[in-house]
Amino acid sequence: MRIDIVSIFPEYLAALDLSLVGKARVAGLLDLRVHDLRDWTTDRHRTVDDTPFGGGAGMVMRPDVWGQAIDELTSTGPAHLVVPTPSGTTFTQRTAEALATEDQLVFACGRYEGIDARVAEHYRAAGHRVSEVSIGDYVLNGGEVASLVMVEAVARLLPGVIGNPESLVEESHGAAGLLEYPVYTKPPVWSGLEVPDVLLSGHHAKIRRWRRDRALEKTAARRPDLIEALEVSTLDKHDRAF
Ligand SMILES: Nc1ccc2ncsc2c1
Repeated sequence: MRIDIVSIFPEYLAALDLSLVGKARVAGLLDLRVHDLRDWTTDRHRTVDDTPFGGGAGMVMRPDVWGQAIDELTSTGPAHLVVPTPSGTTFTQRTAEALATEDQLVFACGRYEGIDARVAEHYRAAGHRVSEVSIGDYVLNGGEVASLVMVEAVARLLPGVIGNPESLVEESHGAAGLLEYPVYTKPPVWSGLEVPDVLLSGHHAKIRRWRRDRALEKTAARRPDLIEALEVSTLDKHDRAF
């Protein structure tokens, strides 16, 4: 997969040189390129914004500069344009799973009051998939942090990036559709608190059952909406009695 991220603060994306995503890039599992939007400006001040039509506070990012950038970056084949925005649809694990199937993603990081609406409109009309996506209901200064979140969520789903793909199933919001069970490691007693006996029993069936019960319990308590969304077919008779 190729991922392009365009921003006026490309250094904000330096975290993608590190850890899991950084290793995937070095291993050739992910072709990730970060770009400075100002590289597509033509004036001496490298201007990327202007005042909003209709008035109002702040500045809007110009469609012509974005158009030059996105045209160049999508010139080699079908690309999915992802526009992080607080007014977008909510990003979930399902979104990450869908994006992870694409050949190329182009993240357009907006700043100021956002990107001229004609950019998304133009690329939809040109036949590109365009997703305007929010990572949540709070205030950020731009799309860079959201792009970091989404790129990490997508990259870890790519083949070979996570050492043990089985772990993707039991993570919160993973394939099991539940929040993850509590985890423990050495020492067996810490701060007067003991590890649940079942985890020391070596009885793998009981351990699996205990973990499933704790995941159901935590999900029911914190995210009843996820319980509602569970496919009944994925529940066994013990779950139903739970
Ligand atoms: N303020 C804000 C909130 C959510 C969000 N998601 C993607 S960009 C963005 C910006």
